[in-house]
Amino acid sequence: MKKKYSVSPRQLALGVLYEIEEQGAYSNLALGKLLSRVHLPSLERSFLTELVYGTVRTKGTLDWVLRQFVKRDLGRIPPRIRLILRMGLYQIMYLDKVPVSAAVNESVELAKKYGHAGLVKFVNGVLRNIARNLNQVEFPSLDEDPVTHISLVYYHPEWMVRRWLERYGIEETVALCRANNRPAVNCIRANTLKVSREELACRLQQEGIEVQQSPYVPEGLRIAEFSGLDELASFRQGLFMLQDEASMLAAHVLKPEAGSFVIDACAAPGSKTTHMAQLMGNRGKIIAWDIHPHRLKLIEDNCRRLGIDIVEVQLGDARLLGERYPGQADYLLIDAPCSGLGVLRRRPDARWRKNPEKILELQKLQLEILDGAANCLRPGGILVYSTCTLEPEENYLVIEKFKEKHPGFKTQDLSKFLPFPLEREEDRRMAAKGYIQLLPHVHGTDGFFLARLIKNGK
Ligand SMILES: C[S@@+](CC[C@H](N)C(=O)[O-])C[C@H]1O[C@@H](n2cnc3c(N)ncnc32)[C@H](O)[C@@H]1O
Repeated sequence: MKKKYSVSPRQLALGVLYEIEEQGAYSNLALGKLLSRVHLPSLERSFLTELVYGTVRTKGTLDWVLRQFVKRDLGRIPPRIRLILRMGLYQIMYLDKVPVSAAVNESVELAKKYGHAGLVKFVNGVLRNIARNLNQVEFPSLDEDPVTHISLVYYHPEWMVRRWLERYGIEETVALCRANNRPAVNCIRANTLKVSREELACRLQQEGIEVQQSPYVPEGLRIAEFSGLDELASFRQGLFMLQDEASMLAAHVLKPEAGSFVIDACAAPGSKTTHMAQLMGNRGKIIAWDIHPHRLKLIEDNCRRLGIDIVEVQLGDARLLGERYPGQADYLLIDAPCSGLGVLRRRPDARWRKNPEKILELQKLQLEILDGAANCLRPGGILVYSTCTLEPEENYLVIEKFKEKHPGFKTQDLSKFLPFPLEREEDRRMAAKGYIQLLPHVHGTDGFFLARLIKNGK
């Protein structure tokens, strides 16, 4: 039974922001946990969600504006007071429906709960001053300083903007940042072992969920409503799996035959493992490895729910797969740990947690996994490498380095394995070389990379 709450949405939002900022909680999990505990009317629920996600997403810009008005180092302001300032400023700058006076007064009321009289005065003074002078705040222009401009106007860390500007130019970088700020399309995969996509669509419509066919994958449905899906009977009966449509391409590009032996090197929570089992008609064998014990249970739960019994879950480091199963597998999927820069739209806090150094560390791990796992393939076996990032260091360049070291592996034209036509000449050229990079601002999916390789020999 959910509790009825007398606490205001702003105070609840402040609690969630504190968990995210000071305790490292993920925004979607912290907010989800709160929403499942408290009973709020739907308007208050959406206001709370807007306050949390909006304040988190725009925090770089909010802090930049605050720094124009606050003399002291923002890092030295007590955390809750700093968050009250950010959340108050978010309402002043971005929420037209909230009167400025309400944004300021409510922030002052919150400050009274968490700070002494001096801090209350400080919050009042800063927010009133900003509200009076906001029209004089000017971001550097796009022409004169594109990095800072894009970073502030579209809420991304400067290092990301810098990278993307070099690669894509101004127009595309802006489009990418905008796409990262829009809500993600939510998708599910019909479990074709139990139901067709059409039957599932009818079932969901009867359960009050709006659905649309995915243009990318034959078993994919785009759904309007996301929360509470796992409470549906159709979910409990294993008729579908939550999975982005770009990620559904991995199993199609690998295309494992029924009856074959497949190794999924980094498998948890099992979206792609279960999709492969589906494409194999639940015939053959899939070994699903993952290094994190608590995540293995997720694969088992998903297999059980979906009625899949060809998967054997094993705890292990993918770097050891080649030694464990030398020359044995027909297919190998390496859905590698990555920086996740292709899925920023899914979590507003994610962009602020990344750093450029991590990208090269991940490249090292990705190469080690490829190096250590590839030998489990038999001659003629197929390897698919995938990530949910856009960064060439973790994608194309990893595969180029891997091929240099393992000349027995060749990339293969993957266009005939894609269940949708490629519209852009650039994508067709890449696919012919064995790669595809999906982009949120171009394809409307998560950012996702795939490479298909064959191991020489019969
Ligand atoms: C991108 S996620 C996999 C998602 C999964 N393939 C799916 O579709 O549901 C990457 C996974 O790699 C695992 N991992 C990280 N390092 C690993 C390693 N050295 N060996 C095996 N698994 C690893 C992580 O625990 C994580 O579950």
